[in-house]
Amino acid sequence: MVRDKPVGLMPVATAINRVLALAIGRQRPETVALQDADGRVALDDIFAASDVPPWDNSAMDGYAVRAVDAVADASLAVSQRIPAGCSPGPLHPGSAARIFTGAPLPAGADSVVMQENTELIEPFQADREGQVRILQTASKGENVRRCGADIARHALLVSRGQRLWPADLGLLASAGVASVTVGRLPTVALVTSGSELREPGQDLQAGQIYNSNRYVLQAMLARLGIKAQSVIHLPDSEEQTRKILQQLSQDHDVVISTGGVSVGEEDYMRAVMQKLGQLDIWKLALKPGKPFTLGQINHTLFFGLPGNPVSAFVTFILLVRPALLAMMGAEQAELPLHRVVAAFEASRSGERQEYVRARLSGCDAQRAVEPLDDQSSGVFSSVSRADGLAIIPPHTAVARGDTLSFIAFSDIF
Ligand SMILES: Nc1nc2c(c(=O)[nH]1)N[C@H]1C(S)=C(S)[C@@H](COP(=O)(O)OP(=O)(O)OC[C@H]3O[C@@H](n4cnc5c(N)ncnc54)[C@H](O)[C@@H]3O)O[C@H]1N2
Ligand code: MOO
Repeated sequence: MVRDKPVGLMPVATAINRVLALAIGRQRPETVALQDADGRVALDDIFAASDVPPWDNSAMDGYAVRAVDAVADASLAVSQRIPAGCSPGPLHPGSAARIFTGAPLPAGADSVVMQENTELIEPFQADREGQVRILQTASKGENVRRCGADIARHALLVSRGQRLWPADLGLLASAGVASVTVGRLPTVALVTSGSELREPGQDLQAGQIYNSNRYVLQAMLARLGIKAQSVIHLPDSEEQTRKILQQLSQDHDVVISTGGVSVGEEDYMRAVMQKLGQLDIWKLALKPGKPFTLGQINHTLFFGLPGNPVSAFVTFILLVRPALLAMMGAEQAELPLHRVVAAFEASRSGERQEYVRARLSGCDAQRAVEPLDDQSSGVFSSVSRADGLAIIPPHTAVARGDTLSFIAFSDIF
C-alpha cells in the first residue's frame, strides 16, 4: 500500500513572511505620468518644491484692503482690479482693490472684505478709480489664504512605499509634480485547471461545472491595477501542464494557478512545478487553503492556489495579494486586522488557522461577528454574502464575547 508521507503544516504567519521575503527583492522602478499613477506605489519620498499656494490670495470675491482702513462706513477709493491669474501692483494705503477668489493679494493688503459686506458706489474702470463703502469692519487676515497654508515648501507629499490614491494625485498635481517613480506592475499569467470546467455561456455536459475562479482572480488582480497578460485554462494533463508552465515562466514575473495542488492522481500542478523548479511552500495550517503551493520556475514566482473556489479566494487575499503589492513597492502589503466580538460559539479548532466567512453587526466601537451558515470551501455564495473573514487561531474554542481578529473586505474592494 502506498501512503502519502504526512507533512507538517506551515503556520500562516510563517508563510506570509516567506512570501513577502521572496517578493520584496523583485521591485523594479518605472516612471509614469501623474494621471497613470492611481493605485501605484511610490518608490521615492516626494517633497514639495515650492509653497502651495505660492502667494497670499483671496478666499472671496470682494475688496483687498488694509484692515486699519476698512472700518464700518469708511468709503475707500478702488484703485485697481485683480482677477485670478494676474500679478497685481501694490495697494496704496487708504484704498481698496477689487479682487476675486484665488487672485493674488496686492502687496500692502492684509485682508479681504467680501463683497456682501460692502456697498459699491462707483465701479473701478480702466481709466477711472471706483468707490466702495465698507459695511462691516474688517479684521486683519480675514478671507486671506496664506502662502504655503496648504503645503509648505520642502514638506513631504508622499512617502516611499505608499500606495497612491486619487487624493495623492491631487496633492502632487497641486505641487506641480507631473510624473512619479513607482514600482513596475508585475506581469502575471492566470491559469485555471480542471477537465470538468467550462466557461460561462457554454453548455454543460454531465459532470461539468463552470469555471468561477478565473473571474474572481481576474477581477481581484484588476483591483490591484494588474491586467493578467495571459489567461489560460488547462485540462488535467501532465504533458500540457508542463508545456504551459515552462512557456509562462519565460516571460511572466508571476504565474497564479488554481486547482491541481492536492494529492489526487489528476492533480498535476504542484508535481509539474516541483519538477520544473523549486518548491518553497506546500501545505499550510490554513482552513480553507491547506494545499496552497509556492514555488519558483526560473525567476518566475509560481502561486498554486487550491481549486476549491473559497480556498482560491482566501489564499489570494492572504498570500498572493500582499506579494503582488510588495512587488509593486508597497511598504504595508498586509491587510489591517480589526478587533471584533464573537456573537457565536465554536468548538476547539484543529491544527489549521480558520478564516471564517462572517457578517458584522453593531456599531464601530462594538462590532459583533457571526459566521455564515455553510463554511465548506466549495460554497462560494457565502463569500459574496460575507463582510469579511473572522480568524480563529489553531487549537482555539470560541465563546460568545471573545475578541477575534477580522479581515474586512471593505479594506480590499
Ligand atoms: N485526499 C485528499 N484530498 C484532498 C485534500 C487532502 O488533503 N487529501 N485536500 C482537500 C482540500 S483542503 C482542497 S482545498 C482541495 C484542493 O484540491 P486541488 O487544488 O487539487 O483542486 P481540484 O481538485 O482541482 O479542485 C477542487 C474543487 O474545486 C473545483 N474547482 C477547481 N477549479 C475551479 C474553478 N476554476 N472554478 C470553479 N471550481 C473549480 C473542482 O471542480 C473541485 O470540486 O483538495 C481536497 N482534496
Ligand atoms: O483547504 Mo481546503 O481549501 O480546506 O478546502
